[in-house]
Amino acid sequence: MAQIVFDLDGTLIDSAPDIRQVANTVLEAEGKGPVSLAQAISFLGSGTHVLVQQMRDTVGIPDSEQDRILKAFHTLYEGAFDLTEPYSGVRSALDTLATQGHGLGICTNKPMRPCRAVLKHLKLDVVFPVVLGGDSLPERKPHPAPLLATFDALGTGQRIYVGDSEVDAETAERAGIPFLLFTQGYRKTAVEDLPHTATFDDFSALPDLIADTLAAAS
Ligand SMILES: O=C(O)COP(=O)(O)O
Ligand SMILES: [Mg+2]
Repeated sequence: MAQIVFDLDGTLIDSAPDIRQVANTVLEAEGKGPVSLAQAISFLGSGTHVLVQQMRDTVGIPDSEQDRILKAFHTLYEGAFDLTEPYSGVRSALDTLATQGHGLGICTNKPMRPCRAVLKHLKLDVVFPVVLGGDSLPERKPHPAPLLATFDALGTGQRIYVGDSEVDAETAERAGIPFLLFTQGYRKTAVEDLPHTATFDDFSALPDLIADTLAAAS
């Protein structure tokens, strides 16, 4: 039995279409935009402060507007889940891992309110006893503190982190935790340039990959 922690956006759920829609609603009110899906994806990974900063830079809204635009973004973000789906095979992989007795957690840079809302909407909230968001601690990924705090809250045992991005790879490396890279998420860097223990491109392969990773590490 081990503790498995997951990243959220680009790993368990394909949330970029909703995030793009929030961005474009906020930008429309400013007479700016729209941004493309690829642009929205490029803003993701480091939390909403960075997302809004990059979104503003893209359309030419000055830094002095950061707090106001971030607030507008947060107001809409909590209700933005209609276009979001778990990646194929996620539910069944999570069921298998839970049945095998593993503890399951989430460590995301998404703020807790939209995080809780989308998990509830997708009925994934019951699967994860521990969830840490980008505003749960003073530090955010790639600082190792949120990831280590998520594992500490889950309990003892072997640890594995599953994520999709540069931020996740760096977080796992700094925390000294084996990292499984989901290659179909929002990564911008070539797989070979990211530190990882193993990769997978389909969640149906994850339970066996986790079993192999645990066996190799023990
Ligand atoms: O909100 C973000 O920027 C990214 O969220 P994630 O950490 O779940 O990928
Ligand atoms: Mg991610």
